[in-house]
Amino acid sequence: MREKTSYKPGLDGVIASETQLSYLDVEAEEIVLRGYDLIELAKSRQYLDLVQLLLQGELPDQQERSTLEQQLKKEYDLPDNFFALFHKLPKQTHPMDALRTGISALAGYEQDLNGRSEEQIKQIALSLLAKIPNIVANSYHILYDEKVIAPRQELSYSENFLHMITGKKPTATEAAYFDQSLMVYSEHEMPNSTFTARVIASTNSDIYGALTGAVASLKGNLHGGANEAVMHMLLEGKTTDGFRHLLYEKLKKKEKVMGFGHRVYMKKMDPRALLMKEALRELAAVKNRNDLMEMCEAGEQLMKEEKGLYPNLDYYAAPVYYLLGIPIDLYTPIFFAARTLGLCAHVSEQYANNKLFRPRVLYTGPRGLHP
Ligand SMILES: CC(=O)SCCNC(=O)CCNC(=O)[C@H](O)C(C)(C)COP(=O)(O)OP(=O)(O)OC[C@H]1O[C@@H](n2cnc3c(N)ncnc32)[C@H](O)[C@@H]1OP(=O)(O)O
Ligand SMILES: O=C([O-])CC(=O)C(=O)O
Repeated sequence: MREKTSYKPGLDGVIASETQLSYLDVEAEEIVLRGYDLIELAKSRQYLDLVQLLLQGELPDQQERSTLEQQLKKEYDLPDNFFALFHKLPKQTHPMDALRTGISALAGYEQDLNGRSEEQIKQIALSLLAKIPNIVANSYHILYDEKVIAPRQELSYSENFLHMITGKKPTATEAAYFDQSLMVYSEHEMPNSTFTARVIASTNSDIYGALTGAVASLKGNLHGGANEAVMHMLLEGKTTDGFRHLLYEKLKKKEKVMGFGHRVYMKKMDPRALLMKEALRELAAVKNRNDLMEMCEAGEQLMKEEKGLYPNLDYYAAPVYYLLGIPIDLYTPIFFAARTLGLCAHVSEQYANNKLFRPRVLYTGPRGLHP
């Protein structure tokens, strides 16, 4: 009986870990990142500032940010002949699976695979933050028989990431919203992928393995995969009326509507979605796509009225990426690239204060059988 009362399906509401990295304070409507409000940071800072904050503990000044950027730029290149790996993959491979393969393969090149100190993990984290955008963009280009786009040293970190994806130098507005999207995707307490990474790290396995597992977790459409699903839904709907009709049909069939609901914020709007909604409003105006904004708002309204459900980050990040000219198959890999930051910080924290994850079960099978 005691076991029954302590069992929470999906570990709903269960505290899995102590952390100094982040906390979702639903009452205060604040995503706390090392004491700062993520939304305030995303409005006033840059992704690289969050890198320093999460890996080092403090926000950088301009000089420190520029030193960090130089460090990352030195690590952009992948090992020789690394892209051969992606040429060998079947063409229908999803970019998330290519990314998973790529991160796993990087372990073989690591000189310090057994390093578990904070400093060693920070160095690997910086290398991953430098290389993962290259893997994301170029594994996609290879799978689609397009030319590889080399990193450009003269562009900022996020301008370069977006350039490697689209092949075009982004405008200042495009680069700013892309950077903001990386910030809001960077860290979010204990989602399934972070839990996965910490569970793997807790066996004292290496960080590449922990992140490889996290890619698989993030791919699912109940988690990161929802951003791609949202865009497919918007395109299928075509118009505001078409989109409304599509959502009604899904609800009638008791299907889940991607981009809505959240384990933690279920009855409130995800604060990150609100920020991406504003980004969409501005990008839609610049790109003459107010129709897309209208469709999204109509969907938001309908889901609130019909189900009392609110958008999560993926709902508004998807159309933002669409207007930035990003191929839909890359939305979840980009989410992962941004989340590499939070994941590395969590893995480091796990190593620093490790306890093997090994929960128990509520056994509901038979007993007393004999062969
Ligand atoms: C950045 C991110 O990763 S955010 C998450 C992205 N994922 C999505 O957008 C997928 C769609 N959303 C969902 O599936 C869910 O809201 C989740 C997985 C995010 C959270 O799920 P849980 O906390 O496990 O809640 P659960 O799925 O049990 O939902 C509770 C109730 O709300 C309903 N519900 C929740 N989300 C949705 C949705 N998107 N569409 C329709 N109904 C929904 C469920 O059907 C369920 O109803 P019931 O009690 O009548 O059966
Ligand atoms: O917190 C979660 O469960 C999912 C999520 O929004 C994220 O990982 O950003």
